Amino acid sequence: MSPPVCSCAEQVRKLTQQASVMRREIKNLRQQMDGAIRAHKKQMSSLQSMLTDCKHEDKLQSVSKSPSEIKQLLEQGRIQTVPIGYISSCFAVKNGTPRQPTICSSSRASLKIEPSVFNNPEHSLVGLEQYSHIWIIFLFHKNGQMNYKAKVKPPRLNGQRVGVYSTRSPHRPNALGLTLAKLEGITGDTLHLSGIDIIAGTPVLDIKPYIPDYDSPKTRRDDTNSEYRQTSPFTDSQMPQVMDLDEEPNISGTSSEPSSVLRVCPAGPSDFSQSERSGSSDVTDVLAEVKNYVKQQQLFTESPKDKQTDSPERNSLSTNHLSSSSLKFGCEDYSTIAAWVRAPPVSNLDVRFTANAEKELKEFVSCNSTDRTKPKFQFLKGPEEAVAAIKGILSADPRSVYRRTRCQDRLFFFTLDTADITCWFGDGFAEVVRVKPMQS
Ligand SMILES: C[S@@+](CC[C@H](N)C(=O)[O-])C[C@H]1O[C@@H](n2cnc3c(N)ncnc32)[C@H](O)[C@@H]1O
Repeated sequence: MSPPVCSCAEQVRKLTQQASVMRREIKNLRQQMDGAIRAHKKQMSSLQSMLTDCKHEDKLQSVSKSPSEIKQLLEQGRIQTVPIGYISSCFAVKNGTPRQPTICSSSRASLKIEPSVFNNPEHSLVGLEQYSHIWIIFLFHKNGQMNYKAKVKPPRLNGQRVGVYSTRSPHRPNALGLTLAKLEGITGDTLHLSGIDIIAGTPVLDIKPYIPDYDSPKTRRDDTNSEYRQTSPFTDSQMPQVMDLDEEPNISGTSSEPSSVLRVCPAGPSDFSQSERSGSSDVTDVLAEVKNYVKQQQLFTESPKDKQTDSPERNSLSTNHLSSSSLKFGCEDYSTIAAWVRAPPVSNLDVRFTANAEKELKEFVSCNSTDRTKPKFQFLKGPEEAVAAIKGILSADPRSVYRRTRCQDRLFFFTLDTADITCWFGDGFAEVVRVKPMQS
């Protein structure tokens, strides 16, 4: 039996009513959701601005601190540092990064001054273009855990320990690094650098111009108008000669010298340096020159007052100083360095390329090239510069002492600019076997 027509119509009416109620509810829910999304977005943007404020607070030593608290923290040496920029460099990782900037002069980098530090970052660089080199003070941000020890084993000392402060080890309290880089140029807020030993992403805390007159004791001596020159007890012909720090020193570990200290001393006005230049090889001549040289060195140890008195005390004092300090050696204003830095027990390696590696490297094009079909360097100017950089890096033996002694036959991988490089080490040499575009 079919239901009565009126009850059907009733049902349709009820259903229509329910549908419209549901529609209204859906509309309400939608409105509520829209409201929630709007509120969420608002919350997000206020969180974001709080974050920006926090960064500002970092910069300003936190606004929550009073000026006197900030002053106190500064006096205690507990300031909060703010990176002035981050290095973009041709070294992506620590492996294969030169241990010092001089190892690889073509290693390039750039540093953009953060707009959060100065409103007009480029203003902070005005005048810096007049300098050829700058000091970069940075954080060894990839040290991993901040652990450090009082004694370390520099790779160039091949396992021997020395105090951390007599080395350039990255693992030190405060993890601060110091590099002297060549300033190639400045464009706006960006410095273009070369000769760096810093990996990409490194936070830079400060930069300063390199001023040889202030920063290099050797160069101060170069200045003929220097105070030293004016007050020197020497006559012009007795003035110590300036020695280029890149040259081999005249004296290394003589019997009167502590064996671990190598003095970079003036050659002196003796014939010694003269005939060395003229290439005399006669043994007696050489001995005479050595004697003469020693005499000159003694002369340098004497103050004018000393010269007048020839007491036994004077002689013994002089000898003591020769073995314990540079003061009486006549080099008091000259720099001295640890012997192992100049003549490390680890020797430099020959670097060679397999024919295949050479071919692969030649595929790369300069950072300025418009060729899109070939792998392109980001910093280097072409394969020649890359060869020089690779030779610099490998000849200094970039392996840790552990790798050098325990994993001699393992392949060594490193990245230079946009190239992944594979090499191996043999007795006295390193051979590059593969150069591939970096895997991104
Ligand atoms: C021996 S340190 C010397 C650095 C600087 N010239 C100095 O004397 O303070 C250079 C080495 O530090 C490592 N290095 C460079 N940048 C780094 C960073 N941001 N974090 C950790 N290690 C870094 C690389 O392995 C590089 O070979």
